[in-house]
Amino acid sequence: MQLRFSKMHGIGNDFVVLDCRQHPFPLNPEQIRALGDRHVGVGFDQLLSVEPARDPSCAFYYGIWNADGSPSGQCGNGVRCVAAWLHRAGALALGEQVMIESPSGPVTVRLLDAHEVTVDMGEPMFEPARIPLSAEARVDRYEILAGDRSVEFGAVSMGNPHAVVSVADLADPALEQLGPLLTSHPRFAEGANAGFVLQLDRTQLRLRVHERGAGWTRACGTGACAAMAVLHQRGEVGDSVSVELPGGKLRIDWAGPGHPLWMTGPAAFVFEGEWPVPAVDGDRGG
Ligand SMILES: N[C@H](CCC[C@H](N)C(=O)O)C(=O)O
Repeated sequence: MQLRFSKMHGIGNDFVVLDCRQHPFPLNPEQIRALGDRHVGVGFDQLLSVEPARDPSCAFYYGIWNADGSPSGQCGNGVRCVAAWLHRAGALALGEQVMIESPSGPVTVRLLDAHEVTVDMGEPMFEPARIPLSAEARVDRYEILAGDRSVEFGAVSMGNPHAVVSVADLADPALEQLGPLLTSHPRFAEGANAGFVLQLDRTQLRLRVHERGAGWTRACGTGACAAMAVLHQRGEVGDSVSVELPGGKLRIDWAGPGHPLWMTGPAAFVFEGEWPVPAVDGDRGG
C-alpha cells in the first residue's frame, strides 16, 4: 500500500500528517515506528492523523502518536500544523475559528494567516491525579529523587503530562541525563514530558524539552504552555510570555485558573510524499 503524507513542522518539532478523513487510520505501532525512523523511514517527532470528528461540536478529530509508536493526548505544535493543513486542503478559512477534537478533548484554533495559528489549549490541570503524578497533595513545587540527585519541579497536564524544572543553565550537561530520568520516572505513571526552563524576566522564558516518546525535540508546544502555567501559578510570570525554544518562539497567554490558555505560533509545510507501507506484524494502531 502507498501512503500519501504531508511533512510539516512547528518551529522545528516535525510531523508527518495523514489524511484519514475518508479512510480509517491505517498503521499499527510497528508501522508507525517504521514511518518515523529517520534513517529508513520518513522521520518525525510525532505522527498526526486528520479524521472525521467524533464530537459533533468539533469540525475534525486529530490523532497523535510519538516516534516510538506511543499515543499522546495533546500536541501543541501539531495542532497548529493540522489547522494550516486544513486550510491548504480548503477545509478551514483564514480567520475562521473552529473546535478540533484531540484525544484529550476539544481545542479551538484560529488561523491568523496561512502559517500563523492561535490555539485555545484549554485549562492547565494541576491536580496530581489528572497529570497523573503520584503525590500526597497538589503543590507548586514537588521534590523527586532522580538518579543520585533531588530535583524540584512543577507538574501540570495540558492533556498530556509535564514536569517543569527551573534551571540557571540550559547547557548544563546534567540535563542530558535528567531529561530521560524524569520522562520515565515511576511517579509519572504514564511518563512525562520533561521541560527545563530558564526565566529571563516576567515575560520571557527559554525552554528545552525531553519529550515522552520522542526524546529531545527542537520545540514542544504543550511544554511551552506547561512551563508558563507552572511559573504563572507561582506568581513568577505575567499573563503573556514569549517562550524561546531551540527551534523558535511561541507566545503563551493565560490569565490564570478559570481562563483558557492561548498558544500562538507558526506552522510550516516541508514536502508532500508517498511511503510504501511495510507489511509488519502488530495490532492495529490508533
Ligand atoms: N511527546 C508528547 C506529545 C507531543 C507534544 C509536543 N510535540 C507538542 O508540541 O506539544 C507526549 O507524549 O505527551
